Parts: sequence; structure tokens; C-alpha cells
Amino acid sequence: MDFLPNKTISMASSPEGAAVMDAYKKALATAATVSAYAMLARGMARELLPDELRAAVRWGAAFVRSRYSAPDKERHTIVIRRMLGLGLGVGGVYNSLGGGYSENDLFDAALTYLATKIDPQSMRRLCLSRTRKTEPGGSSSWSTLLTMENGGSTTDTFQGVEFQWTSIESGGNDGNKNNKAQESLELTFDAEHAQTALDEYVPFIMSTAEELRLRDRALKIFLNESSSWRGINHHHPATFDTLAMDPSIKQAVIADLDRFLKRKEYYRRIGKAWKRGYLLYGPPGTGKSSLVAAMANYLRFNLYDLDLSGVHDNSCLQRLLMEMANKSILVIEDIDCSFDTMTREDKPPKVYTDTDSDEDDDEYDDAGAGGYRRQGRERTVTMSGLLNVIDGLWSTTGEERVIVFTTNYKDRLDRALLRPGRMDMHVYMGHCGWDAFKTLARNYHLLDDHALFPEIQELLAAVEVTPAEVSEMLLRSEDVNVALQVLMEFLQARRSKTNNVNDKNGGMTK
Ligand SMILES: Nc1ncnc2c1ncn2[C@@H]1O[C@H](COP(=O)(O)OP(=O)(O)OP(=O)(O)O)[C@@H](O)[C@H]1O
Repeated sequence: MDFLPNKTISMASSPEGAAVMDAYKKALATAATVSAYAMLARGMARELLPDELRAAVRWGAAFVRSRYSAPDKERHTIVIRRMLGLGLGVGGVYNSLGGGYSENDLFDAALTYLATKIDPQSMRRLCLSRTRKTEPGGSSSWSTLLTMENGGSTTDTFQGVEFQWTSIESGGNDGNKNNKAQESLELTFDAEHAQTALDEYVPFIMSTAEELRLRDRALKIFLNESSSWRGINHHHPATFDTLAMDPSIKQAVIADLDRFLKRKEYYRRIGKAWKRGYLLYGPPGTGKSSLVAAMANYLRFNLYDLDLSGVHDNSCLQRLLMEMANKSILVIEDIDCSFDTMTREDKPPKVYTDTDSDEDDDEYDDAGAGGYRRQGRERTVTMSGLLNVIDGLWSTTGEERVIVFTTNYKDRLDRALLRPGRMDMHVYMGHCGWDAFKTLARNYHLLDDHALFPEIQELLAAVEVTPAEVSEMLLRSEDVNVALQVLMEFLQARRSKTNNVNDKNGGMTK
């Protein structure tokens, strides 16, 4: 054993050293036996099998391998860096334009998307981060993100294709491990799916991440102040679940909104602006404003609540509407009042600065820019001006916008507004029926049944009350028995009053 190093020999002088030596010798003996058998088998094969037969066996084995074992597929990788413009300065501080580096939106989108794909059960190490986001208006919100630890890897399947994501450690050649700018994600897939990856998977990730971001963001309501918008956080609790209205109408509105959201390509194909108009009408207190809030919460769109009395003229109106962001709802409440007073009864004196004809503004000119031709008029916002902006510039410069007009008196609306194709859906918000009441009882008292329900159902069929009135009665007490009793007395009083009026009018009932 003179080939053994000195150090090992000296170990043999101790009991542990002797054990190690023993094991080593056994291993050598085993290895010698195995290689002896292998040599023997090779020798026997050479002796016993003729050359032709051995060649045939080799060919057969190669054939079986090529036929049944999958060939190694070529793999492609897309690198998505956190920062763009890296590669020149040490640590990637400056890009080729000398202007530093900028964030890569795709990296952020991929992180957001992957957070929904990571299975915390199956990954041993994960990163969890919590950040505070400040919106342009000053409001802020927290967001929590689950990401892969550097070096971690996960697989996502899209359209039947497997995409492997790997998070690559930060720190480049400069060894700066804390340099976040050097982080990247690698997307690896079979080469044959490169087209799917670039043309479909990446756009899908971008749009999914955008949807997730919208769902997470704090909603805002913008109010017009002179000629600009002021945004504040919008926390209206109304949702379609809490909205008391005819169930079939509610379902129709939800289905219409869903269809609208999915139809980007459809609108593009038919050459129409991707917008949708809703006219909500019904008596005061039936939930028109609540429906607008529920729509905003459902779509996760910001609201722009336009008060026309604060708008100076049509060009100011145009400016305001053009400032609206995509994925938003423009709402003009009580549209009948806005134009009744402004364009008809209290119309300000006409002041012309050009040689326009005397044709009346109330004759709406949908095809042209009738609302804009007359510059110089004092404080005029006209229905034609509004419709022209909505149908014209507003439609072609933005997308995914919803416009809602509300009114208590649909019959007072201008015919231009009711023209087919203008407001896509007319939604009637009516008095409180039995289904609407059950929604309110569930909202306010988590109640699905009660001994007083049959009587209340009968009363609701006999009188006209608004959901706002019923809500108010149900809120009178936290004790459900008291609240329902109060409501019943209110309904009975309303029925007596209605009967008295009907008696006076010659026996008409609801
Ligand atoms: N359909 C409804 N579902 C649930 N709550 C309602 C409904 N209608 C009214 N309410 C309650 O009454 C309040 C006032 O209703 P809301 O302002 O939505 O009615 P509106 O039809 O817009 O009234 P107006 O025509 O006077 O503006 C709401 O904040 C809500 O609490």
C-alpha cells in the first residue's frame, strides 16, 4: 500500500483510521471484482459472438433508441431584465444613451403574473414583499407580492405549451450581489413554440398583469372643478350583490358589461369605438347612483362624475372629456335637468364672433361638429356639444370607456339622446319589489326568512316605495324584529295614504 498518501497511512495508527482503511480496502476489492467481471463478459462476447451478429445487435439497439427515446429538443430562452439599458457601465448604471436605465415593464408584469402561478406548497423558498404605492393624487395603498427566490424556477402551461420560468440571481461580473438592477427572469421553452411565446404568451402576461393591477388599485372618483378634474378615493360599498333590483335586469347588466370587456377585438373589427353607453332611469331613490358605483366596482374602473353646471362652454367640455383616462366611467347625473335649463329655458344670449347661420343649437347635428363651429358664445354647453365630443374625438382617442346618464324622467330627455345606438342599454330602476326587498333584508340583517315576510310581500305588491325608503326603515333598529315591524307600519301607512288618494280620484289602485 505504498501508493497511499502519508496522511492516510498515519490515520491507520488510530482505531478510526483503521476502520477507514478497512472500508477503503473493501471498496477497492469490490471495484476490482466488478471490472474483472466486465472484462470477462466483454471477452466472452468477443469470443462467442461472430462480428456480424455483434454489428447487428449494435444496429438494433441504435434503431430502438432512435425510434422510442425522445430526441433532445432544442430549447430557447428569453431573458427579461428588471432594468433596460444595462451592459455599458459597471453595475449597469448608464445605458448607451448615457441616460441611466429604466424599469422594464415586462419584468414587473411577469412578476405580477407569476405571483398568481406560484404554488407555495410546492416551492421550498419564496420571497414575500410588501410595498406602499402612492397614487398621483397623493393617496396610497399597500400591496403584497409573492415571488420566486433567486435561482427558483416554476413551470406554467399556456395553450398546452410548457413555459419554464427561472429567477436569475442579481450581481453580475462585478460580484455585486445587492444590485437589483441586474436581476432578470428567464423564460425557456421548446424552440418550436417561439412564435407562441412571443406573439401570444407574452401579450397574455401583459394583459393579465394589467387586469390584476387594476383589480388591486384603489378606485377614484374625479370631480370637475373649473376646467380640470380633481380625484379622490372612491370607497362606495355598492356591488351587484348588495343592489336591490329586478334580478333579470341585474343579470342583463352584468352580462352586458362582461361582453363589453371581452370585445376589444370585435369593436376593432367592426370599426366601432370601444365604448358603451347606459341610460339609467327611474324615480328618485331607486338606486341609479348605487348602480353606477356597483358598475365601477365590478369593472374596477375609475369614475368621472361630470357636473355640467360647472363647465363653461363646449370647448371646456371637450378638454375635460379628452383628459379622461381609459378604463373609466363618465357619469352625468340628472341629464334631463342639465340641458333643460341650459339649452332651452335659460339659454344665454347668443354672442357670435363668426358668420355662422342662425340655426338653432337644439337641432342636433350628429354627423358634423355643429357644437363647435360657433366659437365665442358665452357660457354655453350644449347637448350637441356633448354628443359630438362623445361620438367624435372622445371615441377615437381612448378606449374601454363607459358612459352613464341618469334621469328621473326619461320622457323629458331629448330625442337625440334616445336615438338608437346612442345609449346602448336603457336600464329601468323601479320601486322596491319582493326580490329587491329580500336583497335589502339580507344586506342589513343577514335575514333570509321571517314570520313577517308574507305580510310585507303583500304590502309591497300594493304600494310604491323606493329601495331607499325601505333601506331607511330597515336601518331604524339593529333588532330585526323591531326593524321589520317599523317597515310594516310604514308600508301600511303608505297603503292607507294611497287608498285615500285613489278614493278621491275615483277608485284607482296601484
Ligand atoms: N336599488 C337599491 N339597492 C340598494 N340600495 C339602494 C337602492 N336604491 C336606493 N338604495 C339606498 O338608497 C340610497 C340612495 O339611493 P341612490 O342615490 O342610489 O338612488 P338614485 O336612484 O340615484 O336617487 P336620485 O335619483 O335621487 O339620485 C343609497 O345610498 C342606498 O343606500
